[in-house]
Amino acid sequence: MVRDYSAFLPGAAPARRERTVLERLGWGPAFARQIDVDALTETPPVRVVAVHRSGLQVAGDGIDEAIPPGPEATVGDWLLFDRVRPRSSRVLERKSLIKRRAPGTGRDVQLIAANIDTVFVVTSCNQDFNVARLERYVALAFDAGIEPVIVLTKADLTEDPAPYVEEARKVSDRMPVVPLDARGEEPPEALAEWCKPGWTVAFLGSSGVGKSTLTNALLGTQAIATQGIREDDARGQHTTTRRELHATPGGCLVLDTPGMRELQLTDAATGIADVFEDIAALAARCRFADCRHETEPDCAILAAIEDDSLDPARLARWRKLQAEDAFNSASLAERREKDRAFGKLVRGAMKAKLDRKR
Ligand SMILES: Nc1nc2c(ncn2[C@@H]2O[C@H](COP(=O)(O)OP(=O)(O)OP(=O)(O)O)[C@@H](O)[C@H]2O)c(=O)[nH]1
Ligand SMILES: [Zn+2]
Repeated sequence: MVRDYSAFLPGAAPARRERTVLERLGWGPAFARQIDVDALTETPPVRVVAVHRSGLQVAGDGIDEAIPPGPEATVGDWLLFDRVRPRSSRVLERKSLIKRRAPGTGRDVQLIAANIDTVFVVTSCNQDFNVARLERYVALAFDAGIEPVIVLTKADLTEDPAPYVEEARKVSDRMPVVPLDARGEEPPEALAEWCKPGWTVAFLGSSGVGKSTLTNALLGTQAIATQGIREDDARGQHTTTRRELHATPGGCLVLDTPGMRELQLTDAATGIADVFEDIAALAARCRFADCRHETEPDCAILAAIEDDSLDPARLARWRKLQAEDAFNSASLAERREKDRAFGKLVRGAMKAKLDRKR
């Protein structure tokens, strides 16, 4: 008999072992290092796998329970489950967090999803394609601490997806771009690199771009109703309030949440700076540290526009995202004041533009 010693040799892959229940739910060292052995038995880790109006659904090793709302947790979170007082379960520190400003006029921040490893920013190779929106979503992912990947669906509906891919790449050179047909066989293969066992992924993008279609393709089911199907829905019910993690056959977890659809930026200054690294690098070379890149002398940004190395439209989008972020991050009173100031700024800019045209 020839024995295979390869597993003992340096650099050999560790022998494959069965993954534990927790690992299958996405558990890993980032969470394990936050707790000691005693806590592990007293308050076993559970993951929030769904959020309903009535509370949280949590799952762990031999645990599958609904707990009432209480802990400041969202789907994807890991909790140390307190069986006696579930509301007191501790939320473990997150790897990433997606949040947004709650609808309405308040300043409340709504937690959308936690511990997502990859966000697929989805748009289509058609009129939905919009660079400003891509920049917003990518900024949001960067800010949440998540690796973004741009997915361009409906590549089958265009003669040549290359121009779309090229435009999307300009958003940031820190993120891959994948064109595909969301229906059928292609997605699991094309997205395999980011759909690893124990990895948690989510799709972000506007309505109709193919998020549900992609989710179904990864799950290998038709579990999520797509628009085509919903249109025939006799009850006319379009929206669901589900926010759930689903496991793919390969062991990747896919988050399905309508809350990810239209997101405003709030407190996302870091993410915006990450997307617009090129502009930040230029700004660092302006003569004045507080340069507003409007009329100041020795402004590197104005110079870059002058010599065509910076697209003025990109600069305008950067300004707009920054303004949106600052506005949403402010309190209501601050916001009213900013609203007035912003109106003035816009009017001033319009006037300056008109003056230049004269
Ligand atoms: N030809 C083609 N059709 C697609 C593709 N992706 C999605 N579709 C179709 O586009 C429609 C919308 O897809 P959905 O998956 O429901 O889109 P969604 O992003 O989940 O939409 P919301 O649930 O409203 O947010 C469906 O009829 C899909 O079959 C694609 O890559 N190619
Ligand atoms: Zn400047």
